Amino acid sequence: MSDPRPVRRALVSVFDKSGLEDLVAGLVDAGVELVSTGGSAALIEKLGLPVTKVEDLTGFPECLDGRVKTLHPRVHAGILADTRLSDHVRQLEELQVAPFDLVVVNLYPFADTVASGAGVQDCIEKIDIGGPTMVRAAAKNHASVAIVTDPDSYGSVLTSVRGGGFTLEQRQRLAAEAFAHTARYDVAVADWMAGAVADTGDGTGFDAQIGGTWTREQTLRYGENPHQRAALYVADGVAGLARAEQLHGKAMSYNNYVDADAALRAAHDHGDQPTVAIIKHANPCGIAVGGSIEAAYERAQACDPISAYGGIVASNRPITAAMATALNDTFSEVVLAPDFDTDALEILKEKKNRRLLTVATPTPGGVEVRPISGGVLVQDRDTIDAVVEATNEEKPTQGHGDDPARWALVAGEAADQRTLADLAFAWRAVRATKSNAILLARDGGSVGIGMGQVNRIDSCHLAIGRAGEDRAKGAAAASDAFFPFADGLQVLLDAGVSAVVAPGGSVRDDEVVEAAEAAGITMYFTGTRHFAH
Ligand SMILES: NC(=O)c1ncn([C@@H]2O[C@H](COP(=O)(O)O)[C@@H](O)[C@H]2O)c1NC=O
Repeated sequence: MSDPRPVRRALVSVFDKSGLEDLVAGLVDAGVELVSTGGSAALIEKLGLPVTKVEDLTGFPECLDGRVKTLHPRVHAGILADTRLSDHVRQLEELQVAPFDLVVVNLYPFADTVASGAGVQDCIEKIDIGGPTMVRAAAKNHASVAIVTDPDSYGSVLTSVRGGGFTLEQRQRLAAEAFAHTARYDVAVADWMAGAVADTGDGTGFDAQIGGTWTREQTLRYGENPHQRAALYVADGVAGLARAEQLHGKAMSYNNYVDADAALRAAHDHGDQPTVAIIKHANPCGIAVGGSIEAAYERAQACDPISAYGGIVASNRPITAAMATALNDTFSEVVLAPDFDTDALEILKEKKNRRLLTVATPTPGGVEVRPISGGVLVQDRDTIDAVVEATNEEKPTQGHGDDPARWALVAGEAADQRTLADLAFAWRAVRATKSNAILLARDGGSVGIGMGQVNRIDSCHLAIGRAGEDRAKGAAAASDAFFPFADGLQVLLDAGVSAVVAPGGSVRDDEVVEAAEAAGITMYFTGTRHFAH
């Protein structure tokens, strides 16, 4: 650890003035000379403390509504002089500039201003220019200067100043934090500019360059496997699973987060209907809707109780005491919901380790980013249309959407209301399943799911096998993509499914439809696909 470098002169320019009074009082008490900008200097003067205004230092007034305050060589030479170098020290003497040892700056609240819905010009005025310039200058020159941007750290700043100053290691750490701070700031400005001011995507809908900054929230015990390190990072100002409140249980693991993310999406794909999804290895082992959340859970759990053991349970409704009691009958790793009734929480806390999380309803839309070797893929999130009541009226000849009213009836009789409701449910639920995906449903609940196979026939066999003979017979089936041949469909037909919904679009659609007609079942084409890789 290096010797501390004493603090004799500090430059203070802060938008957020919280904690400033104690900081400057402590600095003055420790014999530090203060130089400060308009509003900050006014507050220091009001406290009766000595301060030099920046404009008195520069001999140039703050002007243009604050756009120019500290952008002056007398300020920046004082920040950027490397006082280890005799030549820099000599030049400062010639120029009659005194060096700064400490710079305390926090920036105009750009992101908050954008989030408040302010107009373009107001947002532009909240792009801080002089602040980041000082922060970057001081961080570059951390050999001589300590840079502080976080009001929460003022207490430890005073401790260091009183203890003889900042060590090189402390200044290095502060500099790294400062550059991360300005990088985050610039990314926020660049992202906003690319959409609100200019179309840098040239009409493609994708910006010419994308940036992202995430802040480490916590390290995790390990990654997907114990030999992999892992951490959770959160995006600035974005709600979601990464910021979920954990009410109880062991720390979340990497795999818990992956599965919980899949569970969250699956549980919110069915509109206002009470829905429960149980996920293992990012795939559902049960999804169901119901007249109540308890009914939905019972059906979701009944789909595949063996696989549901140790699963992640997501509900789109607050967890009630009755559901909590049912949840306690089996082992689940995580339960996530928008809320938990007080008595439900008491019941669930009986299991010491099980994690309980409250998570806000995810906002649909936006893009998703997936890293690949040497780059990232960016795509619109797959959205599923709003739930509409299933109806048999006005069927188009070609399906084109998630809404059953827009499906094309390609084989058999139009489904009765109950079957159509099951087809609609199966279609929404199958998109929570990794491709190739086949999902069988009855009475608003999945009864057999085949997923993640490299051919669709195997997924069909899996779905039928998991459903069992009795449940497969008469079930409604959904396929996430078209049947390339009739063979996969035939597996479902042989098991006695009563109706099938699929996107259609194979060159062999005729053979597929023919097989459905020969079996006398109802078949709809949606015209849309929901692959999930
Ligand atoms: N333009 C400049 O020279 C300049 N220098 C400092 N600021 C910012 O002005 C704020 C402090 O202003 P005041 O002390 O007047 O309340 C800080 O957020 C600081 O980052 C500036 N403002 C914006 O760019």
